[in-house]
Amino acid sequence: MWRRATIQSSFSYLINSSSSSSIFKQPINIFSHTFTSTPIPFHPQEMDGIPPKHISRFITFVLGPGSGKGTQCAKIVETFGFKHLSAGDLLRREIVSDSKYGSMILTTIKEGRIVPSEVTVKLILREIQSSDNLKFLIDGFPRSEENRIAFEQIIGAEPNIVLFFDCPEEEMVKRVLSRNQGRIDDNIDTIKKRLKVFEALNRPVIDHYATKGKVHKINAVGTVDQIFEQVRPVFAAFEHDADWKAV
Ligand SMILES: Nc1ncnc2c1ncn2[C@@H]1O[C@H](COP(=O)(O)OP(=O)(O)OP(=O)(O)O)[C@@H](O)[C@H]1O
Ligand SMILES: O=c1ccn([C@@H]2O[C@H](COP(=O)(O)O)[C@@H](O)[C@H]2O)c(=O)[nH]1
Ligand SMILES: [Mg+2]
Repeated sequence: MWRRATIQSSFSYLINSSSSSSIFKQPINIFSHTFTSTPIPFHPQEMDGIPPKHISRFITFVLGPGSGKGTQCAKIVETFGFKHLSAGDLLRREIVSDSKYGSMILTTIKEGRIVPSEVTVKLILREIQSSDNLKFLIDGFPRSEENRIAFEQIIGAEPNIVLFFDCPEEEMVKRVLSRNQGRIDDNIDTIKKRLKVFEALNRPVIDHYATKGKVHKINAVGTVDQIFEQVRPVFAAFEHDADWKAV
């Protein structure tokens, strides 16, 4: 039954000009939690340069900090042809490109907090709209209920599925500390903060989608290939679906 629901994903607020103008009249400002930075009102008209596409997308959220989800996303891309969008990578790209939010993003990541939704959603939306691919892995987002609501409001759709990589804290810490990619947040102090933020803000997002039957929980302990063998059937289930092929 949920297969039918998955193909209804559309960017209706962007597609339907009358509904888009009504939702976009006011800046969206729903950001108040203490873990997030200072709210920055989001003016959706900033998206004007991005042409809407009148087509359905298949959206997968991929969650679980330091669990190896980026590694698994690479395998999903290779096997199932998705476009991989890591929210963390998009934010880090803003830092190095010296964007107006660069220093705020750097500080936020260093402290393991969450960048305001309007910044992250805008970056993700830009990537989605400019991609020819229609199947997306959105990795590391939404990090909070605010993120989730902002995404759903602006995109006008829920994700089709959510992959949650469930990794014990000890294993996550071990993996992140040996990652050696020079990330500013790969240190024990920031990792502890990220874990706290995960439990306080990200866990409710997983719970929300679990009540909707959208969450596929993956045991993130094991080799990369062993873990992928749990992931494969989640997507393989769609391969015989004509609508999935059309996406
Ligand atoms: N199954 C695994 N076993 C051991 N190490 C792994 C496994 N999968 C990934 N790793 C390693 O763990 C580290 C973290 O993996 P990765 O960057 O994919 O995680 P992530 O979930 O994207 O992390 P973050 O949320 O911090 O971006 C990397 O060094 C990666 O090579
Ligand atoms: O939606 C997001 C995604 C990430 N962040 C910030 O970036 C770091 C690193 O994210 P990774 O997914 O581990 O690459 C995260 O701890 C947050 O500080 C964010 O704010 N919002
Ligand atoms: Mg990652």
